[in-house]
Amino acid sequence: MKVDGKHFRSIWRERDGWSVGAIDQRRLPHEFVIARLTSCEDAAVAIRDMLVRGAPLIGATAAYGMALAMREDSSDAGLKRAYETLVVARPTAINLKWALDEMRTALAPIDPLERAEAAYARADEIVEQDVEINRGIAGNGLALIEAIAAKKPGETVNVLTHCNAGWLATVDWGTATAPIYLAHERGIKVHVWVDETRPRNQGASLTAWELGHHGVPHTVIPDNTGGHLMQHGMVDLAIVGTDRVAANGDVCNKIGTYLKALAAHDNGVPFYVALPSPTIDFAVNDGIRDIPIEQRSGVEVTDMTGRTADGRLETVRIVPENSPVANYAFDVTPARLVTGLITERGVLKPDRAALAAAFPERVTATAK
Ligand SMILES: CSC[C@@H](O)[C@@H](O)C(=O)COP(=O)(O)O
Repeated sequence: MKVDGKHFRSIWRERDGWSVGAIDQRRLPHEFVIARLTSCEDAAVAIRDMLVRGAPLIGATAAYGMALAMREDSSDAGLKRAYETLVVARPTAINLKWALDEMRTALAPIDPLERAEAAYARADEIVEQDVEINRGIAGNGLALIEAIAAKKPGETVNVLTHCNAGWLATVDWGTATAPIYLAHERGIKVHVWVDETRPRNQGASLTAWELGHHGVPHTVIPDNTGGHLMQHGMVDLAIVGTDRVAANGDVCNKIGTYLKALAAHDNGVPFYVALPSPTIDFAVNDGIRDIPIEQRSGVEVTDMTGRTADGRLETVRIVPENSPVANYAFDVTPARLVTGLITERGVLKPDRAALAAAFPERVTATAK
């Protein structure tokens, strides 16, 4: 999508043909910095330190990480080592493992001498596929926004979103934001309530940044505001992204998503989850019980970084020195609170039958 009128993706192959460029998301919204990844280790660190983040982008970065690894050592041992290095970079988004499995399936059967070239080709495909999938999500989600717009002619459609499931979290378009961008492009009046998303503030720092640069009207709200807005009819629908959808339709996403789903349910606000099919994990039958929840450093809770009035970037502590903190990065919203799953193959009921009917090839692949 657009940054100062210029089209950007979140990740790309650099002009040299082998190194990988990515927007350093740790620096946004204050600085727009491009990072260059030149090794498998660079890719692993980028994922772990959240230079890149968001489930689909984590997968894309891992795919390029495998390609970078194949330049270094394309032997069977090198392939195994690269897989093992990358797969543990973050635990919750299943797209990481999905992309690595895709890469390994493509590379394992071929001559090590051919692996580097094949790895770049497969990684490029994964990246292009992500863009195509998100275009599909855009079209399918647009119908939901159009239906609401038709019921209130001339008025603005208000969408609430949590965390960043925008183009920065994918290769382009985003998942939750894809229908919003398309609606905006089609001239539908749309406004986004952006949850700030403590502790890392992906909403305030990233979603607001990308919507602003693309010209989409939005308002950043403290995380606790959504329920109040819903009670007062100020939210027409919620659309969030996800890091992993279990076979039973349970949805894992950024911490706080569950509370938004509860508030939406209580107020009759439709609560949709937008996802690309690689985010479905048919190997997990019960999301609440079985999806691993990342626990991150307490520093993300105790400290905040921002720009001072005189333009300096500063980090300050906001918690008493001796208070323990907890930092669960994700939670699981049970399927019963989800109105529908917006996928590239349509808007699905959040249950096993609907997911399996729409993506039978994924069920088969998981069973292998
Ligand atoms: C399309 S991205 C969906 C999710 O990955 C997103 O909502 C999210 O929770 C991101 O978490 P993050 O910890 O920033 O990687």
